[in-house]
Amino acid sequence: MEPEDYSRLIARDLPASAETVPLAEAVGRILARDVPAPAPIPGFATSAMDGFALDAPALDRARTGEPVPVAGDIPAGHAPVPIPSGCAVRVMTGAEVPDSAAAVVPVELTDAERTGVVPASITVTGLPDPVVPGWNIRDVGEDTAAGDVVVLGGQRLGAAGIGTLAMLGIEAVDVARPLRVGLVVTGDELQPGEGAPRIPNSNLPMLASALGSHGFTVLPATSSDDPVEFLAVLDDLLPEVDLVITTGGISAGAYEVVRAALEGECSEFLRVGQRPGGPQGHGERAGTPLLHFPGTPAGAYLSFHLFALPLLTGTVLAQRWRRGLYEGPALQGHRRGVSLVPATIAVDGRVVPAARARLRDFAGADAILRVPAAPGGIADGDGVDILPTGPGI
Ligand SMILES: Nc1nc2c(c(=O)[nH]1)N[C@H]1C(S)=C(S)[C@@H](COP(=O)(O)OP(=O)(O)OC[C@H]3O[C@@H](n4cnc5c(N)ncnc54)[C@H](O)[C@@H]3O)O[C@H]1N2
Ligand code: MOO
Repeated sequence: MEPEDYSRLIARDLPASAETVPLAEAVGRILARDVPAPAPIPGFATSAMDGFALDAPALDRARTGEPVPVAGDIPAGHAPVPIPSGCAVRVMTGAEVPDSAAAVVPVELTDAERTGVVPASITVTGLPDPVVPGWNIRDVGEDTAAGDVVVLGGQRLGAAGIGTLAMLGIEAVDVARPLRVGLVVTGDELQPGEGAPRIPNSNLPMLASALGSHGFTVLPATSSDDPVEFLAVLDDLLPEVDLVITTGGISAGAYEVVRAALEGECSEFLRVGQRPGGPQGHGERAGTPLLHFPGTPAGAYLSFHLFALPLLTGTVLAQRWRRGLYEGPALQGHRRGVSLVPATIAVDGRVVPAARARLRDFAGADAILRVPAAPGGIADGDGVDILPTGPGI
């Protein structure tokens, strides 16, 4: 089975619910629903230029080269003053223009100083002919009408989205509650103890960081290779989480704890046509979906990007590949499936492979390169599929 097929096989909807957060805390969160503009932008007719607002008779007068009297001054953020018929008022960019203004003439087209006191009158040269009605005036709702959907539900809120909502005076938004992921890392070799060969537990901090950096809430746990202990740890987590990921204990040995505890009951185990990370499992217990990753750290890392992240974001792997241009030695496809190779995206956009596929090689990479199975392969200059992993993830 290709990794894309496996991703499709495990795809399912995870429970969605919303919470309201202040805008200042909403960056990176997924909007729970469309947000319509509660008010128009701009909310009042606004000058788009520093200059002078003229009514229609004043514009006619200005075209003849006669001086136009200036009746007042409207800095941005100040109340508008009315325009007496045939007159101008000075306006600044962003100021509210009076109702009777026909256009704003930029200061550059007048004989006025750009700064200082308001002149008693101005003469205007270089007026366009005709002056379009409302020239240099941004009408109410010209940018956004009240009711326009300004950000879409399901979108991740970035800085421009935060700014857009702030522009509308919105101070809090409904965002998706972060999914809660239980992480059960298995292996006697990870348990504290004297005398027996132990190794540091790398999968737990690695996967907890990967999940956390994507905004998921992680409930971490470890278990020995005792199936009774494993089931107790798992069952403790289930009521608290939307998904459980386990690592280790799924291959062909004598002490495969995850397999021993769940195979035939809740989960099935199979080999996906990929290296590394071929052994995989998935299932459901008490209504909560389960993903079983291999224990090898590079396999667990790849499983996160290929299978967990699509599932958690409501996508499938096939939609997530991007195209790149390969630069490197010819890589032969492996007979047992797709090879997944750490790669760097160079400044010119070319995709450069690492020499090996250890976890430390993924640590220095920013994408996963997909090499098709034999008889396929890739060569210098080929278009290739890559999965960007995000900065440092
Ligand atoms: N007879 C066979 N043996 C194996 C096969 C096979 O097909 N036949 N497949 C190999 C492949 S490929 C993989 S991948 C692994 C998958 O093994 P498990 O998922 O059962 O994982 P474990 O045996 O528990 O651990 C594998 C390896 O990773 C180390 N490990 C586990 N957890 C952690 C952790 N949290 N932090 C750091 N290192 C960890 C563990 O010590 C083992 O060295 O099976 C192969 N065998
Ligand atoms: O699939 Mo295993 O992860 O090759 O080592």
